[in-house]
Amino acid sequence: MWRGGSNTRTCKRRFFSSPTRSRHHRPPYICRLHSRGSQHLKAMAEVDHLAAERATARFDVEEMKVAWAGSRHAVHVADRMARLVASDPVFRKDNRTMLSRKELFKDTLRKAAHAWKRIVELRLTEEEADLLRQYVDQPGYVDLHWGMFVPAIKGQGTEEQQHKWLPLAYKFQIIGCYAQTELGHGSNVQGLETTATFDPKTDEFVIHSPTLTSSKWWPGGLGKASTHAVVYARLITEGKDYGIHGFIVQLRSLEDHSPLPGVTLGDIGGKFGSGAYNSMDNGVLRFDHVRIPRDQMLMRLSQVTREGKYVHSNVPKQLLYGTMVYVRQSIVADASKALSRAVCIAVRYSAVRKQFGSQDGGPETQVLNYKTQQSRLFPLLASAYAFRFVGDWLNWLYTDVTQKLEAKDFSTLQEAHACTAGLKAVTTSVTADAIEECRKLCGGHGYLNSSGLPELFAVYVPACTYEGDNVVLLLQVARILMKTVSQLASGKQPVGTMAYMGKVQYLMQCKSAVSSAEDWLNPDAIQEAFEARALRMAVNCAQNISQAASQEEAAGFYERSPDLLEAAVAHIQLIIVTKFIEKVHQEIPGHGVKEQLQALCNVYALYILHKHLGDFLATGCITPRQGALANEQLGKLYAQVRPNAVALVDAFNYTDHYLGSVLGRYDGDVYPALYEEAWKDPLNETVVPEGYHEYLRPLIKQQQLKLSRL
Ligand SMILES: CCCCCCCCCC/C=C\CCC/C=C/C(=O)SCCNC(=O)CCNC(=O)[C@H](O)C(C)(C)COP(=O)(O)OP(=O)(O)OC[C@H]1O[C@@H](n2cnc3c(N)ncnc32)[C@H](O)[C@@H]1OP(=O)(O)O
Ligand SMILES: Cc1cc2nc3c(=O)[nH]c(=O)nc-3n(C[C@H](O)[C@H](O)[C@H](O)COP(=O)(O)OP(=O)(O)OC[C@H]3O[C@@H](n4cnc5c(N)ncnc54)[C@H](O)[C@@H]3O)c2cc1C
Repeated sequence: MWRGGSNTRTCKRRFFSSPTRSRHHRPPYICRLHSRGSQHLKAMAEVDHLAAERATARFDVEEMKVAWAGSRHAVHVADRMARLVASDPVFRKDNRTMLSRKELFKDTLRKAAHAWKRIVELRLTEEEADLLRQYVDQPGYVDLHWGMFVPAIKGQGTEEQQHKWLPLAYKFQIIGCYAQTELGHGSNVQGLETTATFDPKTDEFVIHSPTLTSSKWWPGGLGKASTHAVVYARLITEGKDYGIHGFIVQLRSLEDHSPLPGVTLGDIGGKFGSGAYNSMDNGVLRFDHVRIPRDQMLMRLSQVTREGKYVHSNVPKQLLYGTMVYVRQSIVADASKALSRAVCIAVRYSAVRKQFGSQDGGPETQVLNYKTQQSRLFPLLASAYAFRFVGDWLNWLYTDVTQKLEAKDFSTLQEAHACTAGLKAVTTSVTADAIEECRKLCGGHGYLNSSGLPELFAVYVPACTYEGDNVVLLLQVARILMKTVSQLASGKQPVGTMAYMGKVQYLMQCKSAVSSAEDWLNPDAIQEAFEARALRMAVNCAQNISQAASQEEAAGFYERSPDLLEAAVAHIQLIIVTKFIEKVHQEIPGHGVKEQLQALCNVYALYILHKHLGDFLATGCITPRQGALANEQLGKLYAQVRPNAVALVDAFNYTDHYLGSVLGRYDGDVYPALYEEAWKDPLNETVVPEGYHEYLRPLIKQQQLKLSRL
């Protein structure tokens, strides 16, 4: 009966109805846990398996938390919001990878509604509300509502339009998304096909999807949740196509959520990974001559008059792309969050995990002590800090540019575009690769969903594509670099992050003075090598493009685009290194904090130098011997980081809930957690699996029969 009976009865039921038998079948560790109950679990949680690691730290972790978060206030608010989320059962997420798509989506709606309820009940500030949503940690329509719909109206709507639409959005009386990408075009915004044709008879725009490829495709929140969208379409008036403009379009009824006449929409289907970005309803949308009032064209940058006349304000057309610039800068800030989560998991687990080295019966070696583990992991730890600081700087730049734009000063628009596009591309590519590397650094257990790493990778990796494919964005940076190089001859001094190019005479011929490994600890030596490498790569590209005299410049650019990509990466890496060096030069309070950041800054810079040694050598910035010295110094720095590694990830101040990883637990009590987690899998709900009677039993019986006949 037990073995052959119903296989749908759950273990839980059996355990309660037949304790003796169930104990026999239940894995021994689980029995122990259950019999001792929560007291035992509590006692276990009090054991800190990483205490010895924490004791070796040579700096004040609490002060490092401040350096990481930006201020004492930021640490305090983040702490409060993280705990609020972690202690609320509605925000549970450990079962997420086991939910079906429908369950996951409903769970996302529930969490978003509950988060909003808490925000209102507790009267949270905007800062607190943003953090609360971050710690809920489940992509959903609210990201696009707050992250793109509202900013698009703020950036491109007139005062009047903002006055009308923003209060509705702020109170969730409408839910909005950002509908730009189409089935046929994403990267090439100018190639979008949706039309918005002005009809002067009715004072309306007619929004239409003329082809299959003009179907909006990908917008997050569009598939099932949004009532409205900012739709990007070609504006046609008086028979002329004026290119892409934004329009506020209602999609669904505010009464019963059904699509409005002429609107066809739905979800585009399952995406990479279990759980992960599948909580988001990325959607498809088609319009069949849908009419909207003229005043729903976002008219801050250009207008259409009652008579149908097109008027463009005296501002650069690229301001239309402002929402993308805003989101790109926030994506850079998010990169350090995703990367630091992965690194936190891998560092803690590497300190717990032991392999080999106990031939004489002594303790085995912590895998964190292997030099190979350190050389793979510590550069990622350093990158997390580097991205954090460059993200802060980019946020400052964005705010500065926005203020200048308000004052009709457009001089820094190009700088903002180059920095947001380039940093978005480099930080997301590195982070996506680093999450996967952290999975490998955790060995087999890293491949389990309960490690948190597969889901983190799956949810993060589209950041390399959305908000601008990384290659397309780096080519934008390269174009600006080529423009800057070509202007050098005319004596025009580059500014902002391109200012170093003004030192062209010096940087094209300088030789590094480094003669010992320690010399690489000098920030000036690092800065010079990175500047010379970036400039020489850019100048080489420019020369190669112009030498192809038979070709048009655009054709030369196209031909040389793989090299241009590398030149753009070199320029962006220089920015990251520079901003890290500048950060370390500042006053940083707390025992040992500055020293640790100094060490991480050097790890970051010398790791990049080592990894891209070919660039540095090929451009003659350093000699092979100097390259070897950099590598030697890197090894010494890893040894310096080693005793501080666990404390350096503790400084991220992540709760176990936010980390969502049995391997990254604060207490390091990894094995019982792994063991317990396994039994939560739906496959373990029954001892005998579903399908046994259909497929396994007949197979086994058939073979037994065959054998008995022999
Ligand atoms: C994982 C959990 C997530 C939760 C985290 C929450 C964080 C934030 C909330 C929401 C975020 C995440 C969810 C994802 C949402 C994703 C949304 C999207 O993907 S929206 C769609 C994005 N689409 C793109 O990015 C398209 C990319 N393409 C372009 O930007 C353009 O087509 C471009 C730039 C490639 C080419 O444009 P165009 O053809 O018009 O121009 P040119 O190349 O000829 O350039 C002309 C001229 O303009 C300058 N330029 C270009 N862009 C800009 C700009 N943005 N700003 C300023 N100037 C710009 C360019 O340099 C040229 O200058 P010139 O002097 O003439 O040479
Ligand atoms: C998870 C997710 C969420 C998204 N959310 C939204 C959203 O909310 N709203 C929205 O409007 N859109 C959204 N998008 C769409 C996203 O912005 C686009 O997918 C992105 O801009 C890339 O465009 P594409 O898909 O057209 O790629 P493509 O341009 O077709 O890229 C395909 C390949 O071609 C290469 N390529 C393209 N052009 C060039 C070039 N000029 N030179 C060299 N190589 C080139 C690319 O590098 C890439 O390798 C989302 C996408 C994803 C994956």
